Amino acid sequence: MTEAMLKLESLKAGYGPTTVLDGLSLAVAPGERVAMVGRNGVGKTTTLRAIMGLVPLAGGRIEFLGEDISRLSPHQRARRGLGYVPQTRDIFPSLTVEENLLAGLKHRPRSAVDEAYALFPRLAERRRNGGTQLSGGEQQMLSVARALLGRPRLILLDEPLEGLAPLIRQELLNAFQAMSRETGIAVVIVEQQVDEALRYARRALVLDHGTVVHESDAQVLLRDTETLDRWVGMAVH
Ligand SMILES: Nc1ncnc2c1ncn2[C@@H]1O[C@H](COP(=O)(O)OP(=O)(O)OP(=O)(O)O)[C@@H](O)[C@H]1O
Repeated sequence: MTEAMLKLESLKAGYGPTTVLDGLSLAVAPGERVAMVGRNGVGKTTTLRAIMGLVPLAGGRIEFLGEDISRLSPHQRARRGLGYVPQTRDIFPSLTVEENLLAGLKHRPRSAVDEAYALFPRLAERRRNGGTQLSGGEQQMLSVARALLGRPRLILLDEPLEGLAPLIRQELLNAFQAMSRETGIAVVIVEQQVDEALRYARRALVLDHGTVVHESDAQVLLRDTETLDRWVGMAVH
């Protein structure tokens, strides 16, 4: 792998007395697409939250672009170039699509909103619709588009396909492909839709009990039914 942009070294974290991340280490290279999979409750979301500084570390270290960011606030990490789209979809329901995007602009020029529309044409069609009038897939697109406005170098996507119909999932994945192609951004995607995430990603990490138990090329894991059965517990199509 070329020099990593993100390095997690022996992370320990949890909630109260419960240890969730138990010596977790991983690295992500610039522009890389990494799928993180594993059974429910193994610590995938907690890993993303630890990267963003939303879960305090009990041990270990996080390095991003050569800097130790372990003690930085979530806001400072975002300013360093980390983007995060939580499972809950991060939009203002009372605002329209366009207002949501404008609110996410901060110091970026307005043309950044047009770039978002180019990536997600469906959002352009819905620009005057309120957040509550959007389908689940459109809300997810808006949530990702908002995160991209901050021009992150690496984006963390937590189950972006959850609860979406197959056609919408495909539309979203197509937009993610375009995002990867056009921005060169690195992506870490956590997904229960394992086959779709593996087809999108280049490399796969399998988590169990708060640590990485398997790592391989994503297309290789897609065909490795033994490893998938053992650690992910689901067949892929
Ligand atoms: N806020 C919290 N307080 C206490 N325990 C929590 C909290 N959030 C998560 N947990 C517990 O931590 C463990 C890991 O959760 P996490 O959400 O990181 O797993 P996950 O691999 O993302 O699972 P899923 O696929 O179900 O989202 C689980 O046992 C979960 O119940």
